Amino acid sequence: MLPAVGSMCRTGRLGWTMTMINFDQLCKSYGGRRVVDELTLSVSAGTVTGFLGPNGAGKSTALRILLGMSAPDAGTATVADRRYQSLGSPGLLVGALLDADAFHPGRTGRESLRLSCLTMGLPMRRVDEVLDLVGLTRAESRRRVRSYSLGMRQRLGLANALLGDPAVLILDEPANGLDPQGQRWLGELLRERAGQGCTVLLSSHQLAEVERIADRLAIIADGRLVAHGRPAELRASHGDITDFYFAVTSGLDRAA
Ligand SMILES: Nc1ncnc2c1ncn2[C@@H]1O[C@H](COP(=O)(O)OP(=O)(O)OP(=O)(O)O)[C@@H](O)[C@H]1O
Repeated sequence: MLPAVGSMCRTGRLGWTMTMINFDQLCKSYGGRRVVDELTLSVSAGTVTGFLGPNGAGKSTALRILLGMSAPDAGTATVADRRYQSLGSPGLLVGALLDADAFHPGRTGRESLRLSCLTMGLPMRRVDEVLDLVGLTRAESRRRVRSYSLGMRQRLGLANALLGDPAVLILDEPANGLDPQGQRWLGELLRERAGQGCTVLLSSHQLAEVERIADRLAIIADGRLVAHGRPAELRASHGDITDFYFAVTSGLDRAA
């Protein structure tokens, strides 16, 4: 694991903590419509943050900007205090899974991972190590991606994100297509990574599972942060989190 770098910030009862991911007044519009609207959010090192919100709330757009795949209109999105494009070896610091369909369907899972190893200058032994981590067998890794189920493609995407043993994981709906056992397994994997110091930001629609594993929940609707806090604090202040989620997002969701 790479040493964590980032900025110190003051957090209520916790005192000082290290910020690894930071969105500051982030704005993005498409066709004159604000889809990310002054989003400000800090994610502390070694924590799991669930990024929740209805379809079209702006989660993927914010994550894409964070990963340098889209430019903001205003504001900043940084990892370890730097824009993704200016990180020295971004693939080694940040592992990302944005789209389970990003792999070439004609390649095998193993070939896809080997290609990523080559691109990042990693030893080929990492391929088998991450396959073991995500529960894909050697035989499955030799099948073409076009024959994979969605759950298998998600596991392959996660394997790819883990290749560089990154200090930060950014995952866009990684639980989609995973069965309940798979979702439980994913949660445990992410908790374990966070326990080792990894910072995890994951978007999801699996409210109960994310509530179970996340240190913090950030809820956005209509491009704006509408709630942020520890699950226990949100429950103490607002009661059942699913009911609270519906209350803060109802009427605000836009068509995706
Ligand atoms: N490249 C684009 N061009 C035009 N509109 C876009 C583009 N990307 C996203 N949008 C729009 O921005 C809004 C936010 O989309 P985004 O994918 O960020 O939402 P999301 O919260 O990730 O939703 P979901 O949960 O459905 O994945 C949507 O209305 C979407 O149609």
